[in-house]
Amino acid sequence: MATTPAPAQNRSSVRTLLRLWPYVRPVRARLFTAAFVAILASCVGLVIPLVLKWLVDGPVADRDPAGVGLGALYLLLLGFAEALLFGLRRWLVARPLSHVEASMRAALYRRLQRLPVAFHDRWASGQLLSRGTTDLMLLRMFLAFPLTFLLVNGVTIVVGVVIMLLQDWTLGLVILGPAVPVMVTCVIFEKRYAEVARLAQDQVGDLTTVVEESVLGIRVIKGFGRHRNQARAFSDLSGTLRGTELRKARLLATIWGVIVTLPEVAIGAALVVGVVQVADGGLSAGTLVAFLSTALALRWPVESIGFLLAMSQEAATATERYFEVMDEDVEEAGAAAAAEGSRSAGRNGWARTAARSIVATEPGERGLRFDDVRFRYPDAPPGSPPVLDGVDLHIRPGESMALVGATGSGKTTLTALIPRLYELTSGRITLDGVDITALSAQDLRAKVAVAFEEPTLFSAPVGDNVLMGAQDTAGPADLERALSVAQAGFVYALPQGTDTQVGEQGLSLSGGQRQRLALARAVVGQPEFLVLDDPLSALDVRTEAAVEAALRHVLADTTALIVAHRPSTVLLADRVALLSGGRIAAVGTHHELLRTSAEYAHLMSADRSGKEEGAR
Ligand SMILES: Nc1ncnc2c1ncn2[C@@H]1O[C@H](COP(=O)(O)OP(=O)(O)OP(=O)(O)O)[C@@H](O)[C@H]1O
Repeated sequence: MATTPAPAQNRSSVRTLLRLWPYVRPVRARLFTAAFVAILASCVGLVIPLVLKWLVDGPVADRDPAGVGLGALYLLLLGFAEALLFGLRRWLVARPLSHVEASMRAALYRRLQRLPVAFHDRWASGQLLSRGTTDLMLLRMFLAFPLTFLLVNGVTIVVGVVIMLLQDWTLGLVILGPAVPVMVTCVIFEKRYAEVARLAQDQVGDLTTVVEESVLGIRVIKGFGRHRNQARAFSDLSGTLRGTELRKARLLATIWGVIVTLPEVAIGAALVVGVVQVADGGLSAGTLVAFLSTALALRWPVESIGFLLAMSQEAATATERYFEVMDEDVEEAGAAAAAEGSRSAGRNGWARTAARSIVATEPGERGLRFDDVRFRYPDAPPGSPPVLDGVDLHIRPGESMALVGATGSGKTTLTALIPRLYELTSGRITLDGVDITALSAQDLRAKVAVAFEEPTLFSAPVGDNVLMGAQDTAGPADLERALSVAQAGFVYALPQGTDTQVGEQGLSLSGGQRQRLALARAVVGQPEFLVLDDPLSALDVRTEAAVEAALRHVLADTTALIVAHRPSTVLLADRVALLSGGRIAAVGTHHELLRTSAEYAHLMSADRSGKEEGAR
C-alpha cells in the first residue's frame, strides 16, 4: 500500500482557510448577502427584548389590554421576520455552495489525472478518495454554516452586550465576567482539536484504502480464505478511528461544558443582582426582563461557538489535505535532467517550445533512440542503485526490437519512460531525432502507443475501451482492423458486440481476452511507435501464433519495442536487445544472441524448459 500523505504544514487555520478564496470568489456576492441577511435576522431577534421591556413597563404596568395586544402583534411580526430572513439566508447559500464543492472536486480530479505516475506510486488511493469526498463535504458544510455564523454570532454577541450594558452596566459587567476564561478555553481547544481532527481525517483515508483494496482484491481474499484477516484489519483500523473520534467528542464536550456553564452561572448571578436592584427600586421590572431576555437570546450564539470552532478546524484540516494534492507539481521536482530549463514552458514541463524541438532534431537519427538513459525511481530507498544505468539503444525506423532480460531487470521501467510515465534521471530518448521532452503530451501520445503488462479496461463499452487508443481519429473500420490484429473476434460474440459494457476493471473478461483488447487499443491508432510490454503472455499457443501472424503485418510499418519473455514473442522482432545490470548488454538477432550471449541463451532455454514443464 502506498504511504500516507505529506506532513501538515505549520500554517494557522485562518491562513489555511483563506486558500479557499479562489473557489469562493465566484459566489462571493451571494455569500456576503447571506451573511448580511443573517446578521439582520439576528439583530431583529435582539429587538424582541426591547419590545418586551416596552410591553412590561408600558401596557402591562398600565393594565392596557389594547397596548398588550399591539405589543404581542409586534413580537409576532418580529419573530416572523427573523424566521423569514434566516430562510432567505439558507436559500442564498445552498445552490452556490454545491457549485463550489463541485468545482473543487473537478479541479482535484483534473489534478489527479495530470499528476505523474510517481505521485500515484507514493499516495494511497484511499487517501485521495477521502480528499475528494469527505474533505470536500466538510468544506461545503463549513462555507454554509460556521463561516457565516462565526461572523453572525460574533456581531450578535457584540450588539447584545452593548444593549445589555446600555440597559444596566453593572449587570452587563456581571454577564461579561466569563468572557476571558471562555476565550482562553477556545484558544487551547482550537490547538488540540486541530491535531485530533487531522488524525481522524487521515485515518478515514487509511480506512478507505483498506475498503478499496479489499473490493478490488476480493478474488485473492476469497481464494486464499483471507476474509477473516481482512475483516480483522478493517476492524482494527476502524477501532483506532473510533478512538480518535471519541477524543474529538471528549474535547468538544469539555469546551461545550465550559461555554455553557460559565455563561449560565453569569446569567444566574445577573438575575440575583437584578432582582435585588428591582426590589430596591433602582431598576425597572421591564429593564430586568429586557436584560435577561437579551442574555438568553445570546445563549445560542455563545454556546454554538464550540462546535462552530470544531467545524472550522475540521474544514481547515480538510483544506490542508486538499491542497497537499493540489500543490503537488505535475512534474516531479528535479526528476528530469532532460527537463532542464523547461519550467518556463508550463508548470507540467510537457509543452516545450518548438525552437527546442528543432534544436533537438539531428539528421540521420530516425527511429527510437535511447542515449545514456539513467533512471532511478523517485521513491527508491536512498543509496539504492538506479534501475537503468546508461542504456544506449537504437531501434531503426520500421524495425521491431524485442527487449529481453531477467525478471526485475528493468524492462517495464524502460518502456514506461517512452510515453513519459516517469521522467528520466539523466540521458535522453528521441523519436525520429526529437527529444521526447520537446514534444507536447498530445503529440507524444499520438506518436507512441503502449500496451502494458497488466491490461486495464474501464467501465465502458468494449469498442470505447479499444478506441481510446486513438486520438479521436479512428472509426469503426479501424476498430474492426485492430480487433482482427489482436485476434479479439470474441467481442462480436458478446451480447451487444462492441457495445457490450465491460465490468469494472474488465473483470467480466478473461485475462487473455483483456490482454487482446489492450493490444487492439495499442494498434488501433496505427502509431508510428509501438511499445508492447509482454503483450501475449496470457494467450494460449494457438491464439499467440495467430496474433503474431497479424502483428507481423502491423509491425512492418511501425517502429516497435516489445518486451519478451518467450522465444515465440522474440521471433516477432527483427532484433533483440538484452537488458542486464541496468544496461543493454547485447544486441543482435535471436540466433546471433543465442550463440554469443550465455545470459541470453540461459534466459531463453530456462524459459523453454519452464514452458515445457508447464505443458506436461
Ligand atoms: N514504482 C516503483 N518504485 C520503486 N521501484 C520500482 C517501482 N516499480 C518497479 N520498481 C523496481 O524496479 C526494478 C525493475 O522493475 P521492472 O518492473 O521494470 O522489471 P521487469 O524487468 O519488467 O520485470 P518483470 O520481467 O518481472 O516484469 C525492480 O527492482 C522493481 O522492484
